Amino acid sequence: MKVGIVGAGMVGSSAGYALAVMGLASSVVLVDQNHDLAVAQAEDIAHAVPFMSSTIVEAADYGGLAGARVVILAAGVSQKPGETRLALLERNAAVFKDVVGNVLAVAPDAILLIASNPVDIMAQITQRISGLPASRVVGSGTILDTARFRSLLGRHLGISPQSVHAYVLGEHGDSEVLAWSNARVGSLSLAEVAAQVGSPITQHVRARIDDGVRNAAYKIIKGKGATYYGIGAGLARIIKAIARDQHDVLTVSCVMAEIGDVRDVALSIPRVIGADGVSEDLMPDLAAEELEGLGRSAQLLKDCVESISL
Ligand SMILES: NC(=O)C1=CN([C@@H]2O[C@H](COP(=O)(O)OP(=O)(O)OC[C@H]3O[C@@H](n4cnc5c(N)ncnc54)[C@H](O)[C@@H]3O)[C@@H](O)[C@H]2O)C=CC1
Ligand SMILES: CC(=O)C(=O)O
Repeated sequence: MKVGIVGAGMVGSSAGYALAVMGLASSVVLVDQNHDLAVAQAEDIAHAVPFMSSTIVEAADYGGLAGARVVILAAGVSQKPGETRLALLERNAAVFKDVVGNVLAVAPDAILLIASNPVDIMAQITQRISGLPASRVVGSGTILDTARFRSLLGRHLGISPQSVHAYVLGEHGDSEVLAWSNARVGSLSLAEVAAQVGSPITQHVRARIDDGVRNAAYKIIKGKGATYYGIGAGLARIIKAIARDQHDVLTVSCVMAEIGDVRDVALSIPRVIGADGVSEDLMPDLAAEELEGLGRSAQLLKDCVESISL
C-alpha cells in the first residue's frame, strides 16, 4: 500500500518513520513545499529501513502521490509556546486550500488523514473543499489525547496502557472531554481495578491526570518546540487499521450530522475504521457532566468553523 504525506516537517516525518519501521506501507512518499527538506527526511528514514522492514521511502512532487491509498496532511504551521491550536486556523486553512486540490488531482480515491491543527476544523474544511464523504476524510482527532490518558492511567495503576480502555472525546484541544465514567481496565471498571491494586483515583489524582492530558502539548512545546513522536505513532496506528482492514475502534475526528444540539461538526468519538475509512460511529454512554462538556466542545468547534470563509 502506498501512503503519501504532505508536510515533511516534524509530524509528517515522524509518521513516515513510524510507518517505515513498522512496515505498514510498501511505499511512503513525502511531499513538501520545501522539497530539499522532503528529500532529506526521506533519505534519513530510508536509512532506518534495512534494520526494520522493506518500505520504500521517497520524496516527490504531487505527481508522486498517484495511486496512494491514504494521504496524510501534516502541512502548515504549528504552535509556538503558549499558542492554542485554534490560533493556527486561518493560516492552515489557507494552506489547505491549495494542498487538498493538489492531492485529489492525482489521488482522487485516497483516504485523507488530517493531522494539521486545529485538526477537527481542518478535517471539516478538507471535507468541504474535497466534497468527499465524511468517512474518507479522517482527522487524527483525539487519538493522541486518548493515548496520553491511557498512558497516565496505566502509570498510576501499574498496568500496561494497552490494557486500559479509556477515551478522550470532542475537540483535540482545550475543550476535550476525558470520559472517566466508562473507563475500563481489562474487563473491570476503573474504580474496581484501582481498589484492587491499591491505587485509588482520588480527586487529586483525577485532576493531575486531566491536567497531564489536556496540557501535554503545551508542556512539550515549551520544552522542545514541538510534539511529534506521539502523533507520528498515532497516525501509523490509524493507517494500520486501514491497511489491514481491521475495523478497529479509534477516537478519530469526522464530520457528524449531529451531536446533541449541534449539527454538521467534526469532532472525535470512538469510531470503527478499516479499509474504506470510517464505517461506524460508536456513541458512548456518558455521565451527565461529560455529555454537557461534549456539547460545549461541539458548539465551540462549530462556531470556529463558521467563522472561516472557504
Ligand atoms: N493532530 C495532532 O495530534 C498533532 C498535530 N500537529 C500539527 O501538525 C502540523 C505540522 O506540525 P509540524 O510537523 O511540527 O510542523 P513543521 O513546521 O515541522 O512542518 C510543517 C511542514 O509543512 C510544510 N508546508 C507548509 N505549507 C505547505 C504547503 N502549502 N504545501 C506543502 N507543504 C507545506 C512546511 O514546509 C513544513 O515542512 C501543525 O499544524 C501542528 O500543530 C502537531 C502535533 C500533534
Ligand atoms: C500539538 C498537538 O496538537 C498535540 O501534541 O496534542
